[in-house]
Amino acid sequence: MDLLLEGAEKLKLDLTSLQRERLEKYISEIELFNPIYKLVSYQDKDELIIRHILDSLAGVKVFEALEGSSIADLGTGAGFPGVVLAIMLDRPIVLVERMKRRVDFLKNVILRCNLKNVRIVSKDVSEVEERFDIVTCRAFHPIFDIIDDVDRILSPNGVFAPYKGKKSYLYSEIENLSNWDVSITNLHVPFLDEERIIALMRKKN
Ligand SMILES: C[S@@+](CC[C@H](N)C(=O)[O-])C[C@H]1O[C@@H](n2cnc3c(N)ncnc32)[C@H](O)[C@@H]1O
Repeated sequence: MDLLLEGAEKLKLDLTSLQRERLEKYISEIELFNPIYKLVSYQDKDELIIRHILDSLAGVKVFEALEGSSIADLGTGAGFPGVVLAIMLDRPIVLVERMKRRVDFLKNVILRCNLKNVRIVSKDVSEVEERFDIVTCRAFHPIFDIIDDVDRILSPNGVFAPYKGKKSYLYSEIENLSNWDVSITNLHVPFLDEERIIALMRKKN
């Protein structure tokens, strides 16, 4: 069985044929453009699937369980996790990215994968004005640097759900944020023996 399908199965995600087709198309667009656009780092296709696609897919069930509709992915880069979430979830997803060549790539992916639930905001996060029920990010700035912007663009009772590596890194990034409640979900990325979590952060009333 191929790595994507086996990985999805390990994550207990039952991919529809459309989701599978779109994920495969997304992977082939990255492989096509990465050598020129330098979008994301990987050595070979297996690593692209494991470290980026499956890593993003590992959070899907956490998002499925969250209330709220709109999701913003800050600093989405080549579309992680935002494009993967858009393929998997029937919810409006906004990709925030300030670098033009990555935005150009994302526009192409939206067209090629025929994603109707995705919009790109090609701005610096500090310039974003709308609000979202859920804000996520992966491999973005440390939480203490972005929390004021996140707070500004989260709906009342919204959730900040950053993908993170080691718990210890998360703790060092939130140690001075006493006005946020934080819970942690462990993620198990198939074929990757590394610690991964999603933090769920809600501002205290
Ligand atoms: C390290 S990459 C991570 C990309 C992707 N989230 C991933 O996990 O592969 C960080 C991305 O955030 C973008 N970025 C950094 N600071 C930003 C800001 N303040 N506003 C918008 N985009 C930003 C960069 O251009 C880059 O594409």
